Amino acid sequence: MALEVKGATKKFGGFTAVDDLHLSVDQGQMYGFLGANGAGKTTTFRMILGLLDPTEGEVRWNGKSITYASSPEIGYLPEERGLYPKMKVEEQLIYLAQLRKMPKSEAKKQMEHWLDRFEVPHYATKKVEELSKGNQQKIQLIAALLHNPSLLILDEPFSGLDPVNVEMLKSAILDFQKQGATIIFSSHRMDHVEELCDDMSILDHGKVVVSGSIREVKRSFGKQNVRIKMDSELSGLADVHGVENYTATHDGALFRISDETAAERLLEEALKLGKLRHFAIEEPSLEEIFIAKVGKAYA
Ligand SMILES: Nc1ncnc2c1ncn2[C@@H]1O[C@H](COP(=O)(O)OP(=O)(O)OP(=O)(O)O)[C@@H](O)[C@H]1O
Repeated sequence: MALEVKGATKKFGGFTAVDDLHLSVDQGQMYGFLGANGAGKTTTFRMILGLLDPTEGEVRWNGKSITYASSPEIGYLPEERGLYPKMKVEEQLIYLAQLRKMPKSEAKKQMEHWLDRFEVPHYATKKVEELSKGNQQKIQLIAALLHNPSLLILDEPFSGLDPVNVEMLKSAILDFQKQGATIIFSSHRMDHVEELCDDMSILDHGKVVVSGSIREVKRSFGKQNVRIKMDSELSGLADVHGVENYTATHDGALFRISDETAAERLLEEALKLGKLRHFAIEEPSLEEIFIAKVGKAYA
């Protein structure tokens, strides 16, 4: 097991920011950390990195605590971005990689590779403060992975990016995982976690409310959705036995059902209403699971 968090709790005075958190991430896995603002994601990352001491519990990376001496192995994209605004992009990227024990010539080579990959080679000689927020974010990600860490911790890596840049960073992060890195990232966006991760935790007020493999979490949730596309009025189908929730869509309706027999009943009733264009049983989204477990809409 590459990363293990065992019963980590962090209290600030009388306030418990993270409460008895357990997680384990195998080498080479991508792990997602979901939660609303203030749920405790950043605090957890800081405990993993050794920047904050847990009040209780422990964190192990390949059997040891993470300390300053581990920094060549660790990459961190902090939530509050930590680049020097007045320093040139290339100077600080090379400087940061050298701090993590990468030789200068190798750091320069890697930097050029990543600046090209993120389509910003022309920013190498610019000061960070001259870059847009999205481009600063790319530089911050390069700073986190340039020295080729085996554990990469990314706090909200996609925030503030347009959709094209989100895709660019996602594909880079996936490739970095394929090279064998263990990656943990936090997000407010459940769809990003669903797309990238095998395993995840949802935090709410410092506590894990759901965790495990996404496939398992969805299976154990037990509920499914039925999507129907047809032109007839479908609201009457909300009364079919086993339908828990009905949502009209632009081309039909979506039904949350308690079990698969309800899908059969829905199909039977829908066919009586007219011409059916589409009928599908879909698995629940993480967002639905979150709302069901935590009991509120998720921003
Ligand atoms: N140094 C601190 N002193 C006191 N309280 C703190 C401190 N750091 C964090 N907290 C509190 O702990 C809770 C968890 O904060 P944290 O930053 O870990 O949440 P988060 O899930 O990362 O939120 P966000 O998505 O907004 O970044 C919050 O209520 C926050 O106010």
